[in-house]
Amino acid sequence: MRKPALEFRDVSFSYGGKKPVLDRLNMTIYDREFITIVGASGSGKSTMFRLITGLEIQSGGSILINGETHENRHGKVGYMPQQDLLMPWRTVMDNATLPLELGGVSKKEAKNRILPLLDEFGLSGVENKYPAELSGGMKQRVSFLRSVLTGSNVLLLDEPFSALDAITRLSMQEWLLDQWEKREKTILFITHDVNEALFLSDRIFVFQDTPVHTLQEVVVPLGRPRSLRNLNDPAVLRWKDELIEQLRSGVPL
Ligand SMILES: Nc1ncnc2c1ncn2[C@@H]1O[C@H](COP(=O)(O)OP(=O)(O)OP(=O)(O)O)[C@@H](O)[C@H]1O
Repeated sequence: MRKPALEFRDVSFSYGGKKPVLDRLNMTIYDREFITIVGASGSGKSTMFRLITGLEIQSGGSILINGETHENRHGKVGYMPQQDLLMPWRTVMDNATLPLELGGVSKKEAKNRILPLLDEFGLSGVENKYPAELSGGMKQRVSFLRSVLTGSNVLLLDEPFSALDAITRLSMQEWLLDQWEKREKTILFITHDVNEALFLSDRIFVFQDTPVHTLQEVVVPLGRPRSLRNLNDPAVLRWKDELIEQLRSGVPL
């Protein structure tokens, strides 16, 4: 039986006394799934991530990570926010060691754990550079490395590739799928790009109503491994048009 990695049970949330963002939302994401979340700006996607990471606390219901609720969810999942949070005054290596050091690992031990990963993350030879000296794709790979180093099986990626040029973005998507498979992670990925959602994910969750009470769910009709060429299959193209239309009109799928 598939094991749930993340569950929302009747979760409600509003910022201060404002209009609710989530209203008794239920959701289950299974171990090693790749889920993308799409929806209009302001519909509550990043808020969902802030709730999962414990940056915000739900006003009702419960959030389970690997089957357990936690008094304090900080550090229980890996989180890559929209803006890379690399510290400009720290080198790539010193940025990468940060989550381990915060978890009580010595700097020397942290470096020893990171060194063998640099090659796979396309960062060999740049470990002593500062973030300002890196390309956009490299910065995102350092951020991703940091979220992987939290050690959690659940990773939340909030529009990680939106600032990249089209070619870099495509190669980062392929690279991410490789990493997801190799590292056996469960990924939640926010995007505004329907092609990206179709290429990457097993299921797409569409945020439509505000407050979000139910998620419209789309099972992506593509097997794995997949290639970008699969997105040009006539059946997928028809399907994509329909998805875009639904997103525009806000009509339930
Ligand atoms: N810190 C905050 N304080 C008060 N309201 C907030 C805060 N952050 C977000 N909101 C409000 O909560 C709602 C959901 O915002 P959220 O950032 O989750 O949307 P989103 O779907 O991630 O949008 P985008 O696609 O533009 O990133 C919006 O109405 C927003 O104005």
